[in-house]
Amino acid sequence: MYVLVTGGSGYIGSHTCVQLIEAGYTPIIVDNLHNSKASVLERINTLTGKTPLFYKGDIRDRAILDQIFSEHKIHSVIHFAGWKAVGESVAKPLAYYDNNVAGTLVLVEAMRDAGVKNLIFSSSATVYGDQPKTPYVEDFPTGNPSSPYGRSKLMVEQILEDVQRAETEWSMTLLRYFNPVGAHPSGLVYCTGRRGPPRIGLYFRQRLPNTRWHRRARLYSRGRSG
Ligand SMILES: O=c1ccn([C@@H]2O[C@H](COP(=O)(O)OP(=O)(O)O[C@H]3O[C@H](CO)[C@H](O)[C@H](O)[C@H]3O)[C@@H](O)[C@H]2O)c(=O)[nH]1
Repeated sequence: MYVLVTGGSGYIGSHTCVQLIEAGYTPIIVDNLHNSKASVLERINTLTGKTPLFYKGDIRDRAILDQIFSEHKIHSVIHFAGWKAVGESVAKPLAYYDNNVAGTLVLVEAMRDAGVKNLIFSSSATVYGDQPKTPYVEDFPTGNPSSPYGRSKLMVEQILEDVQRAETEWSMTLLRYFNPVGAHPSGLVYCTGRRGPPRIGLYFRQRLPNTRWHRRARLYSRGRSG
C-alpha cells in the first residue's frame, strides 16, 4: 500500500519511512530538500533493504502532486513538509504562512481531486499556547500560539477540521508533539537539517551548573554530541 510522505527526507519523515517499510507499506517521498538531503534514502535502504520512491519537488507545485497521484494509487498522505523554526518564523512570517498554510492547501486540493482522503498532519504542541496547568493533556483546548510557526500549525488544523466537517469521508489525524529529539538506534537516521530546532544538547549543557559534570557532559541531540 502506497503512502505519500511529504517532507519524508526530513527528520521525523525519514524515521516514519523506516517504520512504514518495516510495517509493510511503500512510502513515496516528496520533498524540496530545503532542510534535508537525498542521501538519507541510502541510509533508509541500509536499514530496511528498500529505498523509498523519491520526488524532488515542492508541495506548492500542484503539477508535481498531480503527477505523483496519477502515477501511484496512494492510500494515505502523511504531511511533514513545512518550516519549523519558531524564531525564524517571527522574522519571516510570510514564508511560514506560504510554506505551511498555502502549501497544505495545495496538497489537500490535489488529494481531493485524486480521491485520496486520508491525511495525517504533523502539527505541533505549540497549538496549545500557554496553558495554566501542566502537564499538558491531549484534550486541552487549543490556545494562542506565540509565533507565526505555531499559528501556521493551528490555522492548518482549523482548515483540516473545516474540510472534514464539509466532506465527512475525509479522515484527518493531527499529531501534536513536543520537541522530538534523538536518532534512530542505528545512528543512521537523524536530524540533519540546517534549520532548528536548535542544538538541544548544547542548550542543556549551557544551562548545567559549571561543575566537573558540566565539563564532562556529552549530550546527544542530532545523533551526535551537540
Ligand atoms: O515547503 C517545504 C518545506 C520543507 N520541506 C521539507 O520538509 C522536511 C521537514 O523536515 P525537518 O527535518 O525540517 O522537520 P521535522 O521532521 O523535524 O519536523 C516535522 O515535525 C515538526 C513537529 O515537531 C513540524 O510539524 C514540522 O513542520 C515537520 O516538518 C524537510 O526535509 C524539508 O526539506 C518541503 O519539502 N517543503
